[in-house]
Amino acid sequence: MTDRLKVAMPKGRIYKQASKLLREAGVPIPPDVDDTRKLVIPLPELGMEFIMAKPVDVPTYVEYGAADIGIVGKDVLLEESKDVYELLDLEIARCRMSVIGLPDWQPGIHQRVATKYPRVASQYFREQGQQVEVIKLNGSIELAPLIGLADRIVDMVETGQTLRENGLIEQTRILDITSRLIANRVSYRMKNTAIQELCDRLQHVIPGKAVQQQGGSRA
Ligand SMILES: Nc1ncnc2c1ncn2[C@@H]1O[C@H](COP(=O)(O)OP(=O)(O)OP(=O)(O)O)[C@@H](O)[C@H]1O
Ligand SMILES: O=P(O)(O)OC[C@H]1O[C@H](OP(=O)(O)OP(=O)(O)O)[C@H](O)[C@@H]1O
Repeated sequence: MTDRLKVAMPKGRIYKQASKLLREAGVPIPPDVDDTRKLVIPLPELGMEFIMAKPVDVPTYVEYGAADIGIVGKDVLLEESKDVYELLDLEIARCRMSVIGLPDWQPGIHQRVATKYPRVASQYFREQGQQVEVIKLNGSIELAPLIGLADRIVDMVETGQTLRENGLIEQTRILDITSRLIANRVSYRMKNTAIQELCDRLQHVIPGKAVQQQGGSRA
């Protein structure tokens, strides 16, 4: 285990807000990191190494210890159900997970729901006592009810623009989503000083009220 803190950074829409928050917390990420195509970025001056990962894979890198800590959406954390510590709610990349359908949707006998989040969706409908067939898709989820693949979808809503442009209605908000700081269980003990220092710095700059669940919860 190197002393350097290996950080799984999500590429894509979370990166921008995560890197801004880290900079505000006094981690001066060099500007060229924002546009690089490099996947492993040593940052010896920060005592860190960034691993640029696809968001859905961040919990996997952290669970296996390929990264000590990582930043990931709560949606992915719930869906992937990995054995990691959830340290901080960073209160960034805010959106919600909702049940969505066409305005004329009627409950039928055999209901199909398309989603990127089959585990979370199945659990939700089970809890509601609704029997549905859940179909896993990987993107453009809003297509499913428009072309008859599914009656409804479970997907992320942020501005609502995608729903409006496709004539869909948000029926029920299931979960409010933000990004979280997670840690590998062994790294959390072995690199506790560095991880704790980063958490302290982040807590001072997290927008809104931070929820701290250190040293305990399974994500
Ligand atoms: N409008 C939004 N739509 C989807 N996810 C959002 C939105 N706003 C914030 N998020 C957060 O961002 C994460 C998704 O980021 P991003 O779209 O970069 O990844 P992705 O779904 O793997 O992308 P892609 O597969 O399209 O490359 C989600 O896990 C969620 O926590
Ligand atoms: O409420 P809005 O601001 O419109 O954001 C929500 C949309 O953004 C995401 O899609 P994304 O752009 O990631 O495309 P994808 O579904 O193909 O991954 C999400 O799956 C919704 O479709």
